Formats: sequence, structure tokens, C-alpha cells
Amino acid sequence: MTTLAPLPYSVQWENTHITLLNQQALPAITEFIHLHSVEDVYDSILTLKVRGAPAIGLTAAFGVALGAKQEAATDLADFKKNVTEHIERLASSRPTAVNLFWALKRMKNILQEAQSISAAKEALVFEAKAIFAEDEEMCRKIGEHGLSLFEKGDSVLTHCNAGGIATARYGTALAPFHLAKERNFPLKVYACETRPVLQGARLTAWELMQAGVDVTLISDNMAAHTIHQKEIDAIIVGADRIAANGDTANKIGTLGLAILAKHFGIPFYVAAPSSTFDLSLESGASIPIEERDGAEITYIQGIRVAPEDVSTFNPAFDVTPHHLITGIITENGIITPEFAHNIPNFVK
Ligand SMILES: CSC[C@H]1O[C@H](OP(=O)(O)O)[C@H](O)[C@@H]1O
Repeated sequence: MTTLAPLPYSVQWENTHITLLNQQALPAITEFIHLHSVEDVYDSILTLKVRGAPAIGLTAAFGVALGAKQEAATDLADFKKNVTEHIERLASSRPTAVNLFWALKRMKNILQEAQSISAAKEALVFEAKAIFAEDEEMCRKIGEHGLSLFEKGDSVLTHCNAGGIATARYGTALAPFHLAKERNFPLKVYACETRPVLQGARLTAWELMQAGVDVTLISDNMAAHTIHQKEIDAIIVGADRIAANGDTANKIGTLGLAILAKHFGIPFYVAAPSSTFDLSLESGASIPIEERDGAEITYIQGIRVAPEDVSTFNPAFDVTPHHLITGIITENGIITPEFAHNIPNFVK
């Protein structure tokens, strides 16, 4: 079993509050912050102190449990109304990663079923802990399935951070690398820096170095040259929402890498737990794409790098069409095309 000894849990339930590894501060500062209210949780998701689709979902679930515990209402109907408002507030934090809505729906179902306030408070904590434990287990299995796709000595390129800190543990796209390290299975990882907010440079490089994985950082515009020059064997990325036909929303820049994979004739893999699938959407055309503040482009780490008043367009995600994807690695196995036909065999 993988231990990931050097990596801390990025989200921890502490009964009276939630402790988060502040992903905004990494790698300069490794700090843990304490969230004492639903508003703290909302703000942490919005400002990317916690980010990554599964981590957002499970943090929001703990946020609901926290809000319920703090709720002063003594009438069950009032209690349910107030906790529902907390759920709605958290659902408005970020629009693309479906794990957020998946986790909040589970919490809402528990809330609705509760027969008393004390039972609701207890059951909501229990459910949030279950979501966390399930995510950890799903990611461990994704690591196993993902590693089966690689050969010793392979060079693999990744984008953004779909690592242990973006999930309960292990990660999705990075899980095979952690497992490979534990098993002395040599792999070389190339990490794209991931503009605008540098999840690759700040987080993936940090996380993999903490774990002792062989990682080389490149800037995003070096991807094509690197794939060619360094004979990259495969690309693997995470996902924020996967439609019923396999179209996948992931960090902006993913689509370009999928096109490059096709050009160079290398496999392009997506790694995601079943909580990242949105089978209510026929295709990726309906996935809502978050647009964030242009300051993320015009500033790098607080330093202005573009003229005042320049127009910006800052979509946080793009959608890779299913025909560019070689396989989707889930906890239940590796889904191959035809995705629309095969996904229901792996994801319920
Ligand atoms: C393990 S899924 C990680 C996923 O999260 C990312 O986005 P963000 O940093 O904005 O939350 C990205 O698309 C990654 O693939």
C-alpha cells in the first residue's frame, strides 16, 4: 500500500473547524489555515486556497457539516432551511468541477432525510467523512490502473496539479507517479507550469519533489518542443467534469496538449474518479466554463506583467473532445473509446 509519507493531507476535519494546506501560499510557504465558518470555506474555494475538483467537493462537504454543527435553529424546518442556504452558498463558489455539486447533493440528501437536528448534525459529519474516505480509496485505485499503462523508463507529461493535494490523497493524474515511486518503478515526469496561476510550477513540482519523484518543469509554450526532443511517451491529466460522451473539461491548456498528443502519435490519458462524471450532459458543449479575474493574467505573483487597462480573457478550463482521448482512468478501470457506449459500464 502507498504511504506518501512526506505529503500531508491537504484537507482535515477537526470537529470544530477544517484545517487546509493553503495551496495559494505554496511553494514559498507551507502553511495550514483553519476554517471556522461556511464563509471561510466559500472564500477558500473561490480564492484557490483549496483547489482541484475532488478536494473542492470534499472541503465543501465538510463546510456543510461545519455550518450544520454551528446552526443555532431549534426548529427542524428552520434548521434545514438554513443549512440548505449554506449548501447553496458553497455551490456558488466555482462552476466547472462537478465534484462540488456531486458532494453537495449527497449532503443535501442526508439533510432532507434527517428526522431531528441532532441526528442531522451527526449524519452530515458522517457523510462528509465518507466522501473523504471514498475519494482516498478511488484515487489509490486510479493510481494502480494508471501505472499499468506505463513501462519502466517512460517519460510522461502532465498539466496543472491533479495530485494528492487536489484530492483526499494520492491524486488522480499524479497517483501513478506516487505509486511508481513507492515501487521503485522508474518514470520521468515533465510538468507544464500551467499559466495563469501556475499550479504546475507551484504545486506539481512541489508535490512530486516532496515525494522524491523525478520531475522536470517546463513552461507551457515548451510542450511541443519537449514532447519531440525528450521523446515523451504519454500525456496524463486530471479532469473537472466529464460528459456522457467522454468530452472532458480540465485546466486551460489541456486541449492544446491533446492536439499535440495526436500530432506526435502518443497516448493522451485523463484520470478521474466517478465523481467527476456528469452523465446528465450529453457532450462537453454544455459544461459551464469558469472565467476568472483578468488580474490572474496581468499579474504574476503580485507583479504587473501587462499594460494597465489591457483587455483580458481568462477561461480557467477548456474542453477536450472525446476523439482526442486515448483512455479515461477511473477507480473501476480504464475506459476506452467508444466512450458514450463504455462509460456506463464503469460509472453508475
Ligand atoms: C484532481 S483534479 C485537478 C484539477 O483541478 C484543476 O483546476 P483548479 O486548479 O482550477 O481547481 C485542474 O483542472 C486539474 O486537472
